Amino acid sequence: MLAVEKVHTLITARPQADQFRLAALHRYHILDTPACEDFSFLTELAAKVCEVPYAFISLVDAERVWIKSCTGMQIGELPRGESYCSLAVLGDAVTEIADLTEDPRTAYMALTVGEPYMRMYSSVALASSDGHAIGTLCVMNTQPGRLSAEQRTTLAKLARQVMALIELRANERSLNAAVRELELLATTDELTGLHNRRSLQDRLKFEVARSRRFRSPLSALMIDLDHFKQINDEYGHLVGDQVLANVGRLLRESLRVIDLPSRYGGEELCVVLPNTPVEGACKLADTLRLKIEAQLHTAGARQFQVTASIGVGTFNHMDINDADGLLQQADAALYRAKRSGRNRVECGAE
Ligand SMILES: Nc1nc2c(ncn2[C@@H]2O[C@H](COP(=O)(O)OP(=O)(O)OP(=O)(O)O)[C@@H](O)[C@H]2O)c(=O)[nH]1
Repeated sequence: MLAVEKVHTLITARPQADQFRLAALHRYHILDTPACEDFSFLTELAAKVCEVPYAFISLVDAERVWIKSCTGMQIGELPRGESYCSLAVLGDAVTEIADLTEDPRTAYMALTVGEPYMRMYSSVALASSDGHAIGTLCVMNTQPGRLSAEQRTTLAKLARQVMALIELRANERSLNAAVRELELLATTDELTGLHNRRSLQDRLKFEVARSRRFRSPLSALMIDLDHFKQINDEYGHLVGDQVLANVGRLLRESLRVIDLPSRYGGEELCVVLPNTPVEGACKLADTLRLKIEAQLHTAGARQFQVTASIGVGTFNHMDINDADGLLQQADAALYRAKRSGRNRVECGAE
C-alpha cells in the first residue's frame, strides 16, 4: 500500500473524531492567513533549540496540511497524505520518528524519498482549547536521530506559545468583528437599514468640510412620505413600518455608494449627495419620487402605493456654509413641495 493510502486509511478510521478536530481548527480562522513575523520567530527558535535545519507550524486541514510558518525551506501546503504531521495529529501529543525511512507510514512520503530526503521528525501537537490536535509545531532533520529530553521539553513549551498566539489572533478577530457590529448598530436605523440621524449628522459635518475644502458641490434631499398618517390609520402601524422599510430598501438600492441615505425621523428621510450640483440633485430627486410612487406595498390581500414630497438643498459656499443651513434649505423646499400639492420636488431657496 502507498504511504498516501496508509495515511488515508488511518484518517478515515476515525471520521467523527476528525470532524470535531477540523471544526476546532476552523474556529480559529487561521488557515490561509498571511505570513507573520511572530510565528516565524517561533519556528526559527524551534529549529535553533533543537539544532536542526527545519521547523514548521503545520495545520492539518481536511485534505491538506497548511503551513503557517516554516524555517529551512519554503513550503505553502502539502497533500494530507504526504505530511508527517497528518500522522502526528492522530496519535499522541508528542510524536518522534527517529528514521523516517524505517517507518512504513513515512518511508515513501515525498519529503522522505525526494528532496530534501528527510530522516528525522519530531513534533508536539497544537491543542485547541477544547483539546483537539489542530496541527503541530515540528522540527525535521536530514540526519536520523532523536531530540534530547531538554529539547523536547522546550519544543513543547514553544508549541504552547504557538497555540497562545493562535488564540490571541482569533480573539482579536472576534473583537474586531464585535466592534464593527456595534458600530453598525450605533449608526444604523433598524427599521429601514439606513443611517440613523446621529450618523447622518456626523457624516454631514465631514462632507461639508470636504465640500468647503475642495469647492465641490454638495446637495441634500429631504424626503417626506405623503399622508402617512392615513396609511397607519387605514392599514395599521405594522404596515406603515413595512412601507418605511420598503422605501428604505429602495433608497439603498438606487443610490451611489458615496451617497448617504438616512432616516431623519418618523417618516422623513434625508439623503446627502456628495459631489452633486443642484441640477443633478433635482433630477435624482425626481427619479426617486417616481420610483417611490411606482413601488407596490401590501396589506393582507390588498396592494397600494405611496407618494413622497422632496425638497432639495445645495451647499453654495456663500449663503449656505454649514450643515444646518443645508438641511434647513432642503426642509424649506420640502415644505413648499407639500404646500403646492405633494408628490413633487422643489429645489433650493424660493
Ligand atoms: N408606522 C409608522 N409610522 C410612523 C413612524 N414614524 C412616524 N410615523 C407616523 O407618520 C405620521 C406622520 O404624520 P403627519 O406628520 O401628520 O404627516 P402625513 O400624514 O404624512 O402628512 P403630510 O406629511 O402632510 O403629507 C404620523 O402618524 C406618525 O405616527 C414609524 O416609524 N412607523
